[in-house]
Amino acid sequence: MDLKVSHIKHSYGHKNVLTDLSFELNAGEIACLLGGSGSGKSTVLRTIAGFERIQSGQISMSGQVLSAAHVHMPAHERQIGMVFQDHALFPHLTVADNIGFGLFKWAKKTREARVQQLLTLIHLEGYDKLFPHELSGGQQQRVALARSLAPRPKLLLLDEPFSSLDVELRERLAREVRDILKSEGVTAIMVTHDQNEAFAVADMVGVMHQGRIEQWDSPYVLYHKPSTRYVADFIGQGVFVRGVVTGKQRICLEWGEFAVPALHMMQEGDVLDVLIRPDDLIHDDKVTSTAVVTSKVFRGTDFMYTLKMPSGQEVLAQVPSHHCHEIGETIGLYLDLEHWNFFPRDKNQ
Ligand SMILES: Nc1ncnc2c1ncn2[C@@H]1O[C@H](COP(=O)(O)OP(=O)(O)OP(=O)(O)O)[C@@H](O)[C@H]1O
Repeated sequence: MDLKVSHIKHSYGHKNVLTDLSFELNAGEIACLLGGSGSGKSTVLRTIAGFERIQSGQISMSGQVLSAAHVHMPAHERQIGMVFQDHALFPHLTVADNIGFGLFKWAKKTREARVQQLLTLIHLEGYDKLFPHELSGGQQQRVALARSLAPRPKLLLLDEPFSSLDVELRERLAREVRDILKSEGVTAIMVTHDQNEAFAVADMVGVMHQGRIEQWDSPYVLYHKPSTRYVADFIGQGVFVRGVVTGKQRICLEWGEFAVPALHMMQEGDVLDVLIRPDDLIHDDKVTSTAVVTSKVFRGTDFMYTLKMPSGQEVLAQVPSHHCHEIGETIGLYLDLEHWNFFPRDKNQ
């Protein structure tokens, strides 16, 4: 199954939410949509599920048109499952009956076998006779996932499925959900605010901005090769530092002159912004370039230092946690940049 979303537009009254949104998803792949609050992530899911009509463009699945300007297949005919933030299990039904809820047309034996198979998949064997209030939040969300997977939907949509859970549980559940979705072979799209969650779950991530997908790529490419300044800023941490072009494949930064991939359309003396991630800067007191610690955050496995360079430029550096330096201390720092990302100089900086 290929899901194709082509140039869709959607407005609520006069409010244009999706202006020209496109992406494609292969069968069995998991995608995540990331974007600021109100960027239209849930609206994308709602148009695909058939809860909202699109004004133009097209949504098709396995070659069949689901939505277009004058086509709207009803939601219940689309064979699309949904999982929401509030697991919304039926409180008066047991775990088994919740999971089997959408299988009322199935023969009893087949239904029971499918429920047992899903209970094993979500690691809740033996919980079939319990009621939702007897389960933890994470267990309830796994049951909600199993209920949506039970009828073998062609596509599963998950809208912030972990946001009501605490952070540690979210991370564990995100990994588990990826395994569950992969072993069911289901194609899925998840909406989340949390980049780490998206990176843990997704094969492909779409960054939404101004009603469009600004970039659609694997998590690795999004982080290391952001195609626009917005994506570079939105994904991960980092700063933009000033670079002066000194040759066709050379650029001068505060740490020295570097050989870089070809700088098309650039001339000697042109000034660019270069994206520097915290993991591109290596702390080493043996080097001559230094910076002053202006703040630090201890994160267990590492420190995130904010450092002031001699030019006054502030940078972020991720440093292993046994290198504990005080605010105001001068430490050695060098640049080890593998992925060069250049952007036009932001005049406001
Ligand atoms: N039923 C509606 N009627 C009118 N406006 C709506 C409706 N639903 C959403 N909107 C508006 O459309 C925009 C996009 O909403 P949507 O819920 O899709 O964004 P989102 O990216 O999922 O947001 P969040 O991350 O905050 O949940 C918002 O400005 C929202 O106020």
